[in-house]
Amino acid sequence: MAVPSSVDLPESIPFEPNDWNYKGEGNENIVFSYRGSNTDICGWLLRLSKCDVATSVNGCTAHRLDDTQRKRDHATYSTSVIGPLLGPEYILPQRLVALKPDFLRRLQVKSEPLRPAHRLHKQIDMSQDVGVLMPNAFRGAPPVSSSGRLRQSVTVELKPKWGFMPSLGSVSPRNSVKSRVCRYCMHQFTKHASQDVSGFCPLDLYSGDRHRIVRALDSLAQSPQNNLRVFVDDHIAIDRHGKISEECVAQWEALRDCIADIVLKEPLFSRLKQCQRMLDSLDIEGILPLYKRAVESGSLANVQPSISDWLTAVADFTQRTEIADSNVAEVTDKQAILEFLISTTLKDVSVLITLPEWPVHKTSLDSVPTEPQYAIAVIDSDPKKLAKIPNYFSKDEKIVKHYLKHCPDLDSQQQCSE
Ligand SMILES: O=P(O)(O)O[C@@H]1[C@@H](OP(=O)(O)O)[C@H](OP(=O)(O)O)[C@H](O)[C@H](OP(=O)(O)O)[C@H]1OP(=O)(O)O
Ligand SMILES: Nc1ncnc2c1ncn2[C@@H]1O[C@H](COP(=O)(O)OP(=O)(O)OP(=O)(O)O)[C@@H](O)[C@H]1O
Repeated sequence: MAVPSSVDLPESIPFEPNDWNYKGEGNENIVFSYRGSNTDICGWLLRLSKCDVATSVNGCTAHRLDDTQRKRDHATYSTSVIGPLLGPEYILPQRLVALKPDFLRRLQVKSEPLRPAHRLHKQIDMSQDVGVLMPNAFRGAPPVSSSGRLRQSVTVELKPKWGFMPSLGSVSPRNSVKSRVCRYCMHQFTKHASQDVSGFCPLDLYSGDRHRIVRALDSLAQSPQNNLRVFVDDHIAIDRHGKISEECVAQWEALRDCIADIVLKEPLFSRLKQCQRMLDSLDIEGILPLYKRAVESGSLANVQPSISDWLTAVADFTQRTEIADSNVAEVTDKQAILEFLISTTLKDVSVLITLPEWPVHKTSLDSVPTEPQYAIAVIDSDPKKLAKIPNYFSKDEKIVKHYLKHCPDLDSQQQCSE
């Protein structure tokens, strides 16, 4: 059956809660994978909005004008704003599907014991009447290999975060550390005690240098946090608390080498880094004054941009970057702010890489070098909220302050390099 486009009405598919397994969640959404027999949705998963437990009694979407429209716009944003920047091949299709309150309530009860403690201040938003179906990126691997062995697919989920440092010209002199130490490395000191700070530097992952990519992946395996997860079939093998155990080191090395080859080969990572940087050339320090001016003058209503605003912004950006001598100083406040928010989406996406089976180390006896088979997709490419701009500024200040408190002089600071 053809997948309906996102402009169609939400599909009406009978859902049975027992057919859905809790898969995972982030800050805003919770995801369930389908285990039933309806061939139309086999291999798909359901993404539902969450809201604060405290506000859930009366439902949280009540104040939203139209949750269906919002989710439809998010799907269009992923395909038509993020897709052209990163490449449409990385974006998964989305289908809107109608939901019943009883189905949501039963999923809530079923998932509760499986959810991580740090996510329990939020729950499924009981007032949403539309959910999003997406292909489960973990699917697609044939269960039996050519040798007849049963295969277990392996999925690596990377949240690569910021791939660049702002130029000295876009940050104030008191924050010049932002041009020497990357956002992730500094942020670690706000998020964790000094002894738990990760050795992972995203700039290594984005470097295009195999040695540095391997180093980045090894550091992630030592301190996965929410930046690395490994699933074997649908079961988690490494998550935020897990480190690679001694006996798994050899297995990890084979997987790591294969993922390093894919990171190196795919244009995705260099596009992510380039677009993050080009869409954020003013830094939040330059954006906050534009935001205040635009809101005060009324040139930017302080409401979430519409889908046509986003489409215009990405079209303007693309056109401008085709002209060699253009720069962001020539654009309107609104354009600069929307570009910054698109960059913020790109700094927060995750990348899923699925292999049909756990790779094995190549030996000199392997006569014909084989290309790894894999599927790759970008998830969580939703628009960010305009109203969060002042928060982004305060968070930036806080991150720099904490970092300088822990590492006050040059000798104690990291040297991140692009
Ligand atoms: O600001 P950051 O870099 O901490 O990013 C937030 C993420 O924190 P992280 O540092 O990756 O653990 C945060 O992730 P966690 O909840 O910490 O797993 C969210 O992704 C958040 O986005 P949103 O509010 O859900 O749209 C992210 O917020 P945005 O900055 O993308 O709005
Ligand atoms: N298409 C997919 N295929 C497989 N797994 C997925 C897919 N989409 C999401 N997931 C899983 O569900 C988890 C939560 O999804 P998602 O990242 O969309 O949540 P979020 O709340 O929007 O995240 P964030 O906290 O970054 O805003 C992911 O980390 C991933 O493990």
